[in-house]
Amino acid sequence: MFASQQSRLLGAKIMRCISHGARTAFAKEQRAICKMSGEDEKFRILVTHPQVPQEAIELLQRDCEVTVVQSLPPNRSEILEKAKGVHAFLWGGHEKLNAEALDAAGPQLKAISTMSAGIDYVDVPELKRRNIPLGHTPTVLNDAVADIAVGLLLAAARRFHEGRQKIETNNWETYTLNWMLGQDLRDSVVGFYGFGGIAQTIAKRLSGFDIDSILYTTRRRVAEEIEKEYNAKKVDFDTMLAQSDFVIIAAPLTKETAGVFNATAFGKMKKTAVLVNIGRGGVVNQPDLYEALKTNQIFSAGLDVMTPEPLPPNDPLLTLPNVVLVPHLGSATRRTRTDMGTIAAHNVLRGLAGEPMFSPAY
Ligand SMILES: O=CC(=O)O
Repeated sequence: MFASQQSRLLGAKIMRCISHGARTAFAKEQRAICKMSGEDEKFRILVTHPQVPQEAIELLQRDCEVTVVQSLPPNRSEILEKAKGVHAFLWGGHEKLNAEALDAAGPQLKAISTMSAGIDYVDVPELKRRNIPLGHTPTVLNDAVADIAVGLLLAAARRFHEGRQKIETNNWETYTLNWMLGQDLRDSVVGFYGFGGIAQTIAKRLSGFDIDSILYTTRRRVAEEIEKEYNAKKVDFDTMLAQSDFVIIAAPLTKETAGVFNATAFGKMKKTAVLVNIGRGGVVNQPDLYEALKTNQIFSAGLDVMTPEPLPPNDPLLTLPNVVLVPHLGSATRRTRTDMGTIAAHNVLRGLAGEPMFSPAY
């Protein structure tokens, strides 16, 4: 068996355990962790969001002293005030995690985990400079995000939003046969910008829709057996744009990916193409996307992420019939959020124990 396949199977097994309540498998690890070596004092942990799942908080509370921020939305002053003297953060929202927050805690801060896959709101160089390990929660949200991606893709391809508007405005045309025609997923070429775990989970779902093939653009080629499994081929960005019927953005926001989907990129896409973004809003130049949709340079878009978030209700995107928007709901299922919290808690506990985190960010 290939190493990558082995690690995927192991990952899946761990995720199944967590999802099915076998969290006790980790109990030994936690008990050992939360005593400060040679002292009676307990580690102190700040949970920075009041809605971090109770399961995660209970894990931390077994042997650590846990403070939970109470304000909703979490108030930065409360976070900074409660941070003083803690040994770890379970960073439960997308509030900026930077030098200010680290300074507010103090030099004893030993471990941090976010409860997210993306870490674009974290000042990673600053954490590295201070030798603070960072965990995050990728993988466990792949299924939920992939579901949203497929939903957006179908909704944008088959004009769900526009269809609803037609009903609301009494414009349902029963007399024409070529009204509200959409794009077929069957036999289509699907392009991915980023082809990591989430993208591959989307690809797995799409294979049930009888697509033709996948083109993907990434820095590094994925393993050959994954390419075979999904009939996927690595191509350069321009080829992916030009040949894909659907383009799915599944990449994180970094210096390299910021604004890559701009007017030039949209100009290279098919006029019938559908764009889906479940990565980060900043990967897309949003004014350029607005123009491309308004002028039918591309067919439609389905977005889970946008800029800014929350998107103001008077944003021009909301005036377009050919865009389907959902408010960053990718990982928003009870099971996924519980698993994310549980993994974040394990990251924190392992970081405090000086052990490698369950899912380290670097
Ligand atoms: O967008 C969601 C995440 O990064 O977890």
